Amino acid sequence: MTALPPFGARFENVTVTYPRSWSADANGAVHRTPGATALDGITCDIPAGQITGLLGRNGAGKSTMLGLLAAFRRPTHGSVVVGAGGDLRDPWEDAALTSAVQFVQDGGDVFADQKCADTLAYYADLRPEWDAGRAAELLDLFEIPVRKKPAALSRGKRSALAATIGLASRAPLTIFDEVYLGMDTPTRHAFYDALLADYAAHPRTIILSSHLVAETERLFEHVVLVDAGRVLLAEPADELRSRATALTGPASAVDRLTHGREVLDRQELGATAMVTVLGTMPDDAARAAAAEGVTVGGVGLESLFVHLTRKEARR
Ligand SMILES: Nc1ncnc2c1ncn2[C@@H]1O[C@H](COP(=O)(O)OP(=O)(O)OP(=O)(O)O)[C@@H](O)[C@H]1O
Repeated sequence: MTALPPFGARFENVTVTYPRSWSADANGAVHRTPGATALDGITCDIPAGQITGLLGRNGAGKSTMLGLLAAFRRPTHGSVVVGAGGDLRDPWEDAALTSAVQFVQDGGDVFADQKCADTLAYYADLRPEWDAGRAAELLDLFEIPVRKKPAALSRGKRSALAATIGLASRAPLTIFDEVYLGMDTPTRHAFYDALLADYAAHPRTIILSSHLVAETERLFEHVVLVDAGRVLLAEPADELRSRATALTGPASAVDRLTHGREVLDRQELGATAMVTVLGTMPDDAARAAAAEGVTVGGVGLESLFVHLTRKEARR
């Protein structure tokens, strides 16, 4: 089968409001869950053929956005479209589109009380580009006993099963919603490596939602940062990294050189300090800093993430 081209996606002025709900407990008491505006008029693009990091704090609206792309729900207002080659359409009840979108959540959508092999057979039927050989390699890598039921696996193994489904699906739009949460550190890194290798061999569009920014940022070519139901920015990861600068060297020199700048982070070890400031540093200033033993360099996305999504930054 010919591989479908990678999918792009667009959110246009999208609002999602969850209604209030009621439930009754064993004593017959009724509890009300208040409604919530999960997305508040967001507009952004997901570029085709790239790995996008969807970053945001707890409750920011990441899962809601991803559920819209997979047509698990519809927007209350606005439009969501996905598709290949500039032909973007509403995925709602469009089987041709939704069969090309694999949405993987932590723990996965699996048959909990049947053998893992049954869940894998289901996805093999559902996804036109399913790669059974790759699935077998990943099951081996993550040491998942396919004859067991997902309900009998540890949380980390269930996450690894979900990751396997996402990678083996080879879907033109593959979405991992914090799928790594239950994995231990070596397994998470094995997943990141497998994802990069798979993406290089079979280019497609991948979205990975995360709040483990330091650990996952090496994967991202594009970043969408959401906070409290709004998109704070959507831009290439390198552009975002260049929004801040880190100065490392003798503390007194670093403090003098960063005086008056907006400081995102400051760490000190003995007489050495590393200070991250917003903005870039002109070449002549960087040369002057070097003469004082201060190194000027780029920053990771984590300090920017913390800075841009801190409570005080909300207006
Ligand atoms: N089924 C629901 N009913 C009511 N409110 C909901 C529902 N699902 C999500 N919400 C609310 O919508 C907002 C966004 O939730 P969402 O799960 O999209 O955030 P998230 O960024 O994925 O969070 P996390 O990182 O904690 O998983 C939150 O305020 C949440 O409480």
